[in-house]
Amino acid sequence: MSYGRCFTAWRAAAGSHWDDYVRHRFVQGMADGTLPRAGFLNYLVQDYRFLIHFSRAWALGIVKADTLDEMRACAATVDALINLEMPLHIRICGAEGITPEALEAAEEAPQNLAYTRYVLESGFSGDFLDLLAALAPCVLGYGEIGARLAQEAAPDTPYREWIDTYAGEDFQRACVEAGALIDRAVAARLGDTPEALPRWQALERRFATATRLEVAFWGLGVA
Ligand SMILES: Cc1ncc(CN)c(N)n1
Repeated sequence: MSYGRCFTAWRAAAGSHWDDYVRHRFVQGMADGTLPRAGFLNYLVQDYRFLIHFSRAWALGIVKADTLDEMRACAATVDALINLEMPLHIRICGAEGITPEALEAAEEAPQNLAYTRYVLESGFSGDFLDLLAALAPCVLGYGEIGARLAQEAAPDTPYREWIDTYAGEDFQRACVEAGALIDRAVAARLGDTPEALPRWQALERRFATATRLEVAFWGLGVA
């Protein structure tokens, strides 16, 4: 599955940080089923809060967009976050006795604060491209992880529902559309050879920083 030209280039520029993210011990633990449940739940509670801020950040994309097409694409991602991903968290946590009220009341961990506020700040002080570069590792990284784990995970891993959500058709379509949005937005603002511009390196750096913050976020679930 290809998530577009910019993602492919930014991912390569992130170097070893990308593998640290998508092949993290937490991810491998979900694949082979050895990830301790308590760590997974701690991650999931934090991730619920994370998704609230990420929905806000994609909504900020609507504010920063230049065209109706860009606004629609951002709105579709907000919809996927709120109506596809967050119900997964509510379902799994509910089955473990963690109520929606407890999810709402959870105190944000420093890793969560750092990542979500970095992305929001990228959008507040930067433009649409700054925001998209900071948002990209989140959606596209989980798409890549889901697709790989669907092939490689142990058949009896207790994390199958999580894997199926991110490997599933709806999430994968959201990834392809987000990747296409990034390519269109970059081409509209920076032209057909953006790699030659100084601005490109700033976008690569932003993508790499968000990738490092993803690595730190997995740490919420492993000792
Ligand atoms: C930390 C994190 N990064 C990415 C995703 C996928 N939207 C997520 N749910 N949580």
